[in-house]
Amino acid sequence: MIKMQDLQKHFTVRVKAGRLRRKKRTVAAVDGVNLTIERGEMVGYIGPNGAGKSTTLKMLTGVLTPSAGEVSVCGLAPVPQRTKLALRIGVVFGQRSQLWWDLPLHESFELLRHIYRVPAAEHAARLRRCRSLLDLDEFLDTPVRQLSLGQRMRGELTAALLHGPEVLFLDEPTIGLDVVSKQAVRAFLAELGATGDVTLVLTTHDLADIERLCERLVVIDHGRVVHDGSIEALHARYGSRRSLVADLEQPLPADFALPGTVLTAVTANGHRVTFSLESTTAAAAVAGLVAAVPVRDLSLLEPDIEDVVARLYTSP
Ligand SMILES: Nc1ncnc2c1ncn2[C@@H]1O[C@H](COP(=O)(O)OP(=O)(O)OP(=O)(O)O)[C@@H](O)[C@H]1O
Repeated sequence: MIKMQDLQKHFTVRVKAGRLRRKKRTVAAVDGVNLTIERGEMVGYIGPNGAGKSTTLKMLTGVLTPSAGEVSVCGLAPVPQRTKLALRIGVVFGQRSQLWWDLPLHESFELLRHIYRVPAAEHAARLRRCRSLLDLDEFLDTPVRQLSLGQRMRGELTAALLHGPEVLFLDEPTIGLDVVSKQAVRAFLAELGATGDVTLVLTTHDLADIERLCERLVVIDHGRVVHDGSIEALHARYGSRRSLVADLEQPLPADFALPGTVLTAVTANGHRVTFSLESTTAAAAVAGLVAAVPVRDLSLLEPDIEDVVARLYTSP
């Protein structure tokens, strides 16, 4: 569905070299990306600021011409076949709108139907589904400029889907949304992905989007892919551990050791302790702890994806 072979995009920028002089410098925004994405996959494309995510998406959607390498989406070359491609992809760029600012939302949808020449029945069926899943009815008659960010985002998603695209590209789809709107957008995308009809490529800084939606995670840094695999594979690679948090009746004895664990935190005057489970099961650690000290409460924490990704971004 999507193929990138040694894909590159270089920008020439002018940088200061003395008081008046400027010299040219080349920025390798995307520096040899190789990826194949199959039909129906939901792929999270993440990386630190300036890593090259938006530049990649722009090349995939035909906005930018690659400097080198090959790219194809739905079997088409994005820039030369941009018009054909537009009929087969949907694009939601969090910062940019595809809606008509002064028109009520439903009129934008109607205009899009004509632009994409979608048969009326198909358009109506897709709109009906989006209206119910994204709760659009309350603001269908409101001009787009009066919509809240969360409402507009739900409108943008609908606009991107009304022509029945095979691939949906989303650049920061939940940026700036409140918790409820984020959940609504994620639930909608999860449902869309579950149908297996739409391939989804998503960039985000909100890792909860990835955890909720993507089985595959591609991490890019300095224009290069540094991880491609599942979230579990990322945890395995970085040796993420689950943690056991215990609230104790009294602090641990000074020489206490729990086999197979490392004590990583002691808080609340010694009454709350956290052990990282290095080479033991949660059951064995709990049994060992309960046998040694009176325990008031216990909880088990899964490894935090934010921590793993932060380590990945900062590793040399
Ligand atoms: N039009 C341009 N001209 C010059 N440099 C550019 C241009 N667009 C992007 N860049 C540079 O290319 C690099 C990658 O930018 P890009 O916007 O793809 O990053 P990103 O991963 O999307 O970042 P963010 O998470 O901040 O949105 C950055 O160093 C950026 O400054």
